[in-house]
Amino acid sequence: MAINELKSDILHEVILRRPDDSHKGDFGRVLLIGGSMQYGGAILMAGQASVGAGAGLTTVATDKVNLTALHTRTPEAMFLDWRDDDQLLTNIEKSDVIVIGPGLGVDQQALHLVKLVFKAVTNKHILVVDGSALTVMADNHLTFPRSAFTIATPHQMEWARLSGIQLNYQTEHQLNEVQRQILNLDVLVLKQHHTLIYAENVLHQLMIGGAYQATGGMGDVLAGIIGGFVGQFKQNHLKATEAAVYAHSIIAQEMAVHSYVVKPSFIADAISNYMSRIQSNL
Ligand SMILES: NC(=O)C1=CN([C@@H]2O[C@H](COP(=O)(O)OP(=O)(O)OC[C@H]3O[C@@H](n4cnc5c(N)ncnc54)[C@H](OP(=O)(O)O)[C@@H]3O)[C@@H](O)[C@H]2O)[C@@H](O)CC1
Ligand SMILES: Nc1ncnc2c1ncn2[C@@H]1O[C@H](COP(=O)(O)OP(=O)(O)O)[C@@H](O)[C@H]1O
Ligand SMILES: [Mg+2]
Repeated sequence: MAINELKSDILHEVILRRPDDSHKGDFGRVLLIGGSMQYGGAILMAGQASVGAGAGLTTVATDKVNLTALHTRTPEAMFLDWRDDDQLLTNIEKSDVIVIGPGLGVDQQALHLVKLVFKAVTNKHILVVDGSALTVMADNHLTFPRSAFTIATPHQMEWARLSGIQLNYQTEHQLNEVQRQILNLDVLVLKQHHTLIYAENVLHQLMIGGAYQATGGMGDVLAGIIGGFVGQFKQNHLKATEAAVYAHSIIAQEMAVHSYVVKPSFIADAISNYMSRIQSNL
């Protein structure tokens, strides 16, 4: 399989000027599900990133314990109690994008939510599966739903759990590609230093970014940015995902000029400013 470098052109291709005659409903209803008692920060960062990346409406379904923190940190986001199945189902129905996994945990409630979402999504949804949701799937031998357009964003250990391909074999690109197809994934974002993106007839590699990104929460923010991008840039879900992956790391790379470590939440805050620069061709 030939690998092609993911280049900055993707940003200019995807991030376009918004039409004047538009409203928030045009830019994606994104529902993010995650944030157990232990990992509340993960879903807060993902929610902040979804809002920052331009999702028209962002809702966060999480443990009640995170309500005040969510509203304090990101008042633009709406809250949903993740134990209220009826409200969740109503909200899934109204959403364009579901992001499940950041800080979800791996307990019974996490398993219940993964099953509920996988059953409820239809072919009008874009599903982004990250973090604990991937571990829950592997632990319980679940498969991705066939209905939705599905994007998974594992780090290498999450991919090993899910695909059975151990880390030292993950350099065999054909193996990853075959597993992507078997698992019914439309897009596989295999996160690492120089992240790889697998899709139908596509293998792209990100050649930017660095170890200043090796800090907890970095992937949670990426999941939120992907949610925001696929929700509003609707022409091509793969390209929107790739633009999100590129933007996430180029912002980190710029921040790293002055920061030894880049805080994920800073990227969530900076993304809108960066998108404005792209749109103005700066
Ligand atoms: N503030 C918050 O609330 C935060 C919440 N978070 C949430 O926590 C949940 C659990 O996610 P998680 O990734 O921390 O744990 P898990 O899936 O068990 O992986 C750990 C194991 O995998 C390995 N490993 C990891 N990366 C690897 C790589 N690239 N390549 C290879 N190996 C790698 C690692 O190896 P080791 O460190 O031992 O060398 C270890 O063995 C998830 O929902 C997430 O969203 C986090 O985002 C942090 C901030
Ligand atoms: N050394 C590195 N070089 C480039 N990117 C990195 C490096 N370390 C981590 N990253 C990036 O940071 C993110 C980490 O994601 P993940 O492991 O899911 O973090 P978390 O679950 O803590 O939010 C990925 O996008 C990954 O590519
Ligand atoms: Mg992660």
